[in-house]
Amino acid sequence: MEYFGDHRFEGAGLRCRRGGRLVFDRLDFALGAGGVLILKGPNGSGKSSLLRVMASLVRAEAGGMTWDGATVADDPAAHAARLHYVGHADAAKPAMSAEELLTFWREMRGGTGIGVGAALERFGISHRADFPARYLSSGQKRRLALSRLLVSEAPLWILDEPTVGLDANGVAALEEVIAEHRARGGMVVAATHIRFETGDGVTELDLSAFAPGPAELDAADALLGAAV
Ligand SMILES: Nc1ncnc2c1ncn2[C@@H]1O[C@H](COP(=O)(O)OP(=O)(O)OP(=O)(O)O)[C@@H](O)[C@H]1O
Repeated sequence: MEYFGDHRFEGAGLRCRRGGRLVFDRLDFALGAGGVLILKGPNGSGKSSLLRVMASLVRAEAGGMTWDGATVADDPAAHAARLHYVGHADAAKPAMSAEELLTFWREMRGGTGIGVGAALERFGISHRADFPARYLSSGQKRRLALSRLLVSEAPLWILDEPTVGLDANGVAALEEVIAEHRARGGMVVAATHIRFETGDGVTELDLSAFAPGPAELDAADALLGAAV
């Protein structure tokens, strides 16, 4: 497996509004090759929202992100191609088998990663390869979703609570896969309770530090009102 390169992913001054309410403001982050950024913060503090902003699934109201210094918003297709986003939603089409779903995903993403059988094997679900996805257990569905990380190459992995529903073996498989990804210069941003050794490229970002204060909320709401 080749080295991804010495990339850098950064965000500055990010502000996010969901359902009309400010969730975070003035948020900066920086991630280098092999780096891990762990998002912390209480329920509702905006961890999922930030992950979706990073994946360009939600637009930031202010601020911007760069990849190797180039503005991410200038080339959305390039950004989509360099990342994998694994969120909460179970996107599995019920009637298709695990193998069919993963094959579809692999082909859609250019087929640059390891084979479908090998990926299912890494996550311990190759014995369920022919099974319609609707009959997989929640932990098996999660393992299938994570197998997508391996069937196409992308230096940036954005993972929203990836260990929910996984047993100890599943968590160990994910930890191994992440370690290999990092060794190749891959980056990971995750909202997770997995314990990473801090230092050595692992940083934590506490979303509660970027919660807008009451004055900022009023000012931002007034601005929004003026703009409507
Ligand atoms: N699609 C949406 N529409 C409106 N509001 C939303 C939407 N998604 C999230 N929110 C709101 O944005 C805020 C941040 O939610 P988010 O899911 O990002 O937090 P979180 O830190 O990931 O929470 P948790 O730890 O509970 O998963 C919450 O107040 C939530 O109600």
